[in-house]
Amino acid sequence: MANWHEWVELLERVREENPLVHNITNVVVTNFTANGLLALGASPVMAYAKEEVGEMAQLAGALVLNIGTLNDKEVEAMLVAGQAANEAGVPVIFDPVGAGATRYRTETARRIVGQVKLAVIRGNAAEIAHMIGEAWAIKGVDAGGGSGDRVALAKRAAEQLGAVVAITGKEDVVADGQRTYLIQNGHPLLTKVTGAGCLLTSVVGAFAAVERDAAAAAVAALVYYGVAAEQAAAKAGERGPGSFQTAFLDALAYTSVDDVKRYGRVEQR
Ligand SMILES: Nc1ncnc2c1ncn2[C@@H]1O[C@H](COP(=O)(O)OP(=O)(O)O)[C@@H](O)[C@H]1O
Ligand SMILES: Cc1ncsc1CCOP(=O)(O)O
Ligand SMILES: [Mg+2]
Repeated sequence: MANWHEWVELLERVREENPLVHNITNVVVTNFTANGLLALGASPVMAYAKEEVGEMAQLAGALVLNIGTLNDKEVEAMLVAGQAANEAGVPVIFDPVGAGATRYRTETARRIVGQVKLAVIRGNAAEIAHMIGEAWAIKGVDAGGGSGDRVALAKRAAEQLGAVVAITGKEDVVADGQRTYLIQNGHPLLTKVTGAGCLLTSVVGAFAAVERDAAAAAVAALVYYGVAAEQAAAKAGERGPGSFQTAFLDALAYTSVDDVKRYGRVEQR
């Protein structure tokens, strides 16, 4: 597949194939993530026990690892699940929530990258910078007010980490070492809903489950997600974050391939 207009068709493929997405995620966003995947047309499952994660990961179309509320037991399960997914050729998507905020998070994120072959790493600029040992302002799980060349950062990270890297924020960047894309959709209200980034990582998982070109899957997922947010904001944005969250779940269900082609703003860099 060559251009992003064709990649957008993956949305239809997700809805037809209804892929199982196995998430080992954080306690804050679990319910929102499951509901968002259902609204999209994918099939979520959360499973955490090390006794079952390998089996579940091998049944799934994609595995999503998220260290938002990590502890040693969960990290061990993530490594077991990740390695089982790798053996079965199931794509693994990683959200390094809060990498850089504490040493434990940074070290764990690097341990996962070292021991599991990742298809896509999705995070904000601060998390991605800290994964490759670069300085960037961070505030808990949010990117701080740091500034820098995010396109160049995504390229460096993709090369050093050996995965497709998606850096999100006001503008999103997807890089795979050869190709780089900029996506200019989204809405500031997404920053007022906890788990908007985490759900996006799982949505990337759903797209990666139906497409082996992980950069194509990531671009398609990000532009779809940004357009859905714009549609939700137009309907309910003025009422505030609570109404927006509900409208956004609705928009994930009704946003069509045609909507994404019409309103998507993607350019290759
Ligand atoms: N200022 C903004 N304007 C528009 N969209 C945004 C803005 N900030 C974040 N987004 C969107 O919110 C979603 C989550 O991204 P982000 O906030 O970077 O993740 P995280 O919550 O992990 O820090 C992405 O779709 C991104 O494009
Ligand atoms: C608030 C919080 N604290 C630990 S995980 C988490 C959720 C972060 O979700 P997102 O990165 O999608 O905003
Ligand atoms: Mg996040």
